[in-house]
Amino acid sequence: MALPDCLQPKLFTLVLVTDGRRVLLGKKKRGFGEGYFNGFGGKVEAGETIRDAASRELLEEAGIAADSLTHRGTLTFLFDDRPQPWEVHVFHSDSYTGMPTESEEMAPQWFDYDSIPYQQMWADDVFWYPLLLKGSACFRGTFHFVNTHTLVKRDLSEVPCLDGVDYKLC
Ligand SMILES: CNc1ncnc2c1ncn2[C@@H]1O[C@H](COP(=O)(O)OP(=O)(O)OP(=O)(O)O)[C@@H](O)[C@H]1O
Repeated sequence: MALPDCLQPKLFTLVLVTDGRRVLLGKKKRGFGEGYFNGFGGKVEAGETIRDAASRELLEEAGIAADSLTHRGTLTFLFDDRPQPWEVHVFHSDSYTGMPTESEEMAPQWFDYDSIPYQQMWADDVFWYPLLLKGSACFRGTFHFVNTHTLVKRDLSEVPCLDGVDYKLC
């Protein structure tokens, strides 16, 4: 696919909620990644900050409000069949208010850390989830996909955390 001269990555959020031994995932009921288990998130909308977008998507998709969101990672996804790179900002929350509730987009379910259904998830997840779940490390990764779903190249490293990172989509 021919690339334009200049392009901006498309901004997304992804929130993982944990309770100390389990992580809350949702089975995507429609749209991109349908059938996969994933954290909760979506596109950052014009005028909102990535942190606001993360909170909004968590409430819309899982029915809960994060008490605090820690920015833990930045992932870039490159697809041979999509024109734009995706930049996904990953947040963690270990405390929330409300009851996880099924939405039109996601069906929430808790998984023990040692029973995460990686076979039914995006192929990058198995590499970076352990970094998020094992402690407080922050990470930066780039993952190349062909035919949307096949992971062919990856690069992942721990980086200093950007405490309080937040910016707005122009
Ligand atoms: C390729 N490897 C990947 N690995 C892990 N997670 C991935 C991912 N690729 C996309 N994601 C996440 O999937 C959600 C899609 O969001 P998506 O449903 O398209 O957005 P949004 O809710 O705004 O869409 P609607 O237009 O309302 O349907 C969003 O959290 C995004 O971070």
